[in-house]
Parts: sequence; C-alpha cells; structure tokens
Amino acid sequence: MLLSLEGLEKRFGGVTAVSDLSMHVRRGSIHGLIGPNGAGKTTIINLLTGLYTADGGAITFDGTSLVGLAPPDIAALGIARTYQNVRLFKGMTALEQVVTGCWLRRGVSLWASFIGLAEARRAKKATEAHAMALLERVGMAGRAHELAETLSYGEQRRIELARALGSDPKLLLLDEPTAGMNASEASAIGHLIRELRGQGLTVLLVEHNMGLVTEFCDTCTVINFGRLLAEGDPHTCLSAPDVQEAYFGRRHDADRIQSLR
Ligand SMILES: Nc1ncnc2c1ncn2[C@@H]1O[C@H](COP(=O)(O)OP(=O)(O)OP(=O)(O)O)[C@@H](O)[C@H]1O
Repeated sequence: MLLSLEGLEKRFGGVTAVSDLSMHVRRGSIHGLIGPNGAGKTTIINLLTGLYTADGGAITFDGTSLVGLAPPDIAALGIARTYQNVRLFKGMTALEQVVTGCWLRRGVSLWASFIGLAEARRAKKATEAHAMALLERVGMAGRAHELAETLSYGEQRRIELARALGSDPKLLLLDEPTAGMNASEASAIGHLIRELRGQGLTVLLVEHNMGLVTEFCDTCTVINFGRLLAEGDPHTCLSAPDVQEAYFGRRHDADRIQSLR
C-alpha cells in the first residue's frame, strides 16, 4: 500500500468529523473517497496534507508516519492536492501558475534568483521547461501564455492539476475535480486522471459523481458521519445496503413514500 489510514480520529469541539477510520490506497491506483455532504472527506484530505492534526490513529505514507508533520514536510515526501474551489492566482499566466507549483524542484536561493545569478537564470529556465511539460501532460500547452482567469472553468481545473504535479508527487489528492462540470467535461478529467495513473501516479479522488467513480476508480472507500461504510471495488461498494441507505434513505422509507403517491 502507498497510503494506509488506521483508526483515524478527528474532532472539532463536539463534532466528530472522522471516527475510527481505516482506508488503504494501493500504489499506482485511482482510489475514490466518497460519501454524502458532511461525511468527512475534506477533513481526511486536510489530515493527509498536515493542515489538520489527527486526534488519534495512524497515517502511513510510503513507509513514513505523517501524523504531526507540517504541510511542507508532507509535500516534500510526495503528496500534492487540489482544492474543491479553483484557487489560481489572479494576473498570472497558465505557465506562471504551474511554475509556482515547482518550488520543490528549484534548489536555488531566493537571494540568488533576486540578484539574477547565472545559476538562478539556468534554474528558472529549467523550471519553466518542466512547467511547460506539465501543461503538455494536461493538454494545456497551447494556452501557456494566457492569463489563467481568461480560461474556461474546465481549463482552469487542468492548470490546477498541472500546478499540483509541479512538486513531482507520488500521490495526488483531488478534492472534487469535476464539481460544476458537465458530463463530457467530467469524463475528460476522468480520462486525464487515468493517463496520469498510467505515468505512475497514485490518485485519491474525492467525488460526488458516482458515474466517474465507477468508470475510473480501481477501488474506493465510502464513508458517512466520518465512519467507514465500505471499501473495495466501486460496483460492490456502491451496491452495499449501508451505502444505498446513506445515499438514498432507508428501504422502508422509500416503500412508504411510494405507497403515498
Ligand atoms: N474546521 C472545522 N471546524 C468545525 N467543524 C468542521 C470543520 N471542518 C469540518 N467540520 C465538520 O466536520 C464534518 C465533516 O466535514 P467535511 O467538510 O470534512 O465533509 P465533506 O465530506 O468534505 O463534505 P462536502 O461533501 O459537503 O464537502 C462536518 O460536520 C463539518 O461541519
């Protein structure tokens, strides 16, 4: 396993957002993390990236415990993320946005960059070439020099993906990458994620789009109220009675509503 969560706990005052949760993500897989609104998905992403600290349990990534590590240390170990809402910088081109994601690669001091040393100039060129290759990977090389805010929503999502790839992650956490997209845009993102997996990346995909999960995920974890409902292959998980109930209500409620019609 590339990532294992065991007995994870997170509380906010009286709210238990994640409770005794275990989850396993195989290296080289696309793993879906699904659950109704408020189930605890974003909290898990925030725990994995060090934004939140767990109240209990273990998180092991590539053989290293992540509990208590700060976000930059976790990023340096090889975890990158995108956010639920597009978070690009205003006034920057697509290429510049992706360059900002390559900070772990630069290895040149800010001072050297500032005074324009030859070494810093070479590093800048190499970083830009790498960022351009990442734009190519997400199908956006042709828009590299356009301001990100002038691009369509789907294109901005792709730029975010390229920026997250800038740190050469082993694991990419995608928080609802297709939110607000139509079916064909969402499917294009699914195909892109599959291509990235083909290049050796492992992906944890938080999604509400069940079609996308069943089509593109190898495995998934379903949670509700911060607790595990099911883990395994997407078709089996989604047809489990507990999962059906979490999404569609109790069977007898459905029968009662039907009888009232
Ligand atoms: N910083 C916080 N402070 C207090 N409560 C929080 C905080 N973050 C999350 N919660 C609570 O924890 C629970 C899980 O929230 P979370 O955002 O992780 O769910 P989610 O599955 O990502 O939901 P959605 O699909 O709507 O994004 C909710 O009850 C939420 O109100």
